[in-house]
Amino acid sequence: MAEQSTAPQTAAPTPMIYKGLAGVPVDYTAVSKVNPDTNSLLYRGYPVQELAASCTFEEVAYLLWHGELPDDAELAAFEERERSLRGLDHDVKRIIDELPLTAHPMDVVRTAVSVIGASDPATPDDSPEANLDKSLRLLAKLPSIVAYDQRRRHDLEFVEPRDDLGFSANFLWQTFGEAAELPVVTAFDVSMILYAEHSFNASTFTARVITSTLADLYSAVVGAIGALKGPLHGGANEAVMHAFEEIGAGEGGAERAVAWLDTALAEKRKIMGFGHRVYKNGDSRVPTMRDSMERMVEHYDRPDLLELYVALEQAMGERKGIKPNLDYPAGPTYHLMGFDTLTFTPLFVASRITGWTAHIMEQAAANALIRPLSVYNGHDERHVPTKD
Ligand SMILES: CC(=O)SCCNC(=O)CCNC(=O)[C@H](O)C(C)(C)COP(=O)(O)OP(=O)(O)OC[C@H]1O[C@@H](n2cnc3c(N)ncnc32)[C@H](O)[C@@H]1OP(=O)(O)O
Ligand SMILES: O=C([O-])CC(=O)C(=O)O
Repeated sequence: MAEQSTAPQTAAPTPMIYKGLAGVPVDYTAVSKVNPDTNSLLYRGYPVQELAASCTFEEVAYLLWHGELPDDAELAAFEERERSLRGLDHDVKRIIDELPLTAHPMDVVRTAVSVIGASDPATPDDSPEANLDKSLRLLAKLPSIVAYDQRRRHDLEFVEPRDDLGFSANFLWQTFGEAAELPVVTAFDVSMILYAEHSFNASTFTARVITSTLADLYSAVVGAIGALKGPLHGGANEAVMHAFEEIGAGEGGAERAVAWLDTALAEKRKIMGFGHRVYKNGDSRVPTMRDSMERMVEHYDRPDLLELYVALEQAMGERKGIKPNLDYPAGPTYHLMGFDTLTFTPLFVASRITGWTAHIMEQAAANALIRPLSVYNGHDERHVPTKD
């Protein structure tokens, strides 16, 4: 038994506060490894660059969920099921139609996922099989949701999914209503692979917190979408394009970029698409995404956009020594492909659904309620005045 002391109490030591949980490991994960020292990213042990070079996004989704790459038969069965789930129920379309065009597309995606969850009789079933099925359902339907919302903003009809096309080719087909050329499909697929997973980022952690309360998978995904929307996280790909629009590509773009940056830094603005909580010397995914962006610059003959990209990156390096993150090359790539700027973060959702749900299933399999402590720094105890 602890000895009781009558000595005067010394003040308790001030507990360490890890603001923003920076640098704090909170659990194990076998889904991915982000290593800032070697500037590498592994999904289930495989370098993401190798996956981007040799695999389709469907294979990567399978890998993230099952821990292994699929063999031919497993892939064929997976693709068949994914393709069969791509359609949207009338109710989901009706509810999207009722949302005002002033709603951000991230709000539309969040609402649509919520509706799918509320309508799925399997929602309360949290068995691994049911969670896998829900994950695949969302993966298959997100392109329909994102494409439908972009098209309704241009007064265009929904384009039905095609089951003869892979995930990325079909996504582009449903968005633009025409078959995309192979280099565009490839660049888009690479972006989906690079965005798929990144350990305990804010949105994935949100999904894990929600899962830790034993709430259902759909609730965790809805929460993750909310966390991804912010410009310090997924919203940055949209914000990069707003900056490019403010600066204006075309003749003199490079000079304008430098002047724009100086003003923005003088105003203490964060430059979107630069910096990272974990990587302090560049983001492992940027070279691969930049390569895809350059292919698109060539494909669409937009060297002016690349010039602006390079000028801003160089000036940011000189002034702050801060390097781009994945959102920096992804934003202009999606712009070149024809996506509306407001649709960029929903594209991130359509990819990250794989990583989120892999983490949700991992959290559920070895759960502990996530509930940290806080240090109170408010008023000392006080009392409500008695009323006469
Ligand atoms: C896919 C993704 O989600 S990647 C992240 C996407 N987000 C963005 O691109 C938003 C812009 N970037 C940022 O805001 C930050 O770099 C973050 C939020 C991503 C990481 O932030 P943290 O690790 O918390 O670093 P923090 O914000 O404390 O920055 C450290 C210093 O670098 C500066 N800094 C970091 N990023 C930037 C930036 N993009 N623009 C200007 N200054 C920056 C900060 O002002 C701070 O300077 P100070 O020490 O003089 O105050
Ligand atoms: O890891 C992070 O904090 C943000 C990020 O790059 C991602 O989620 O892809």
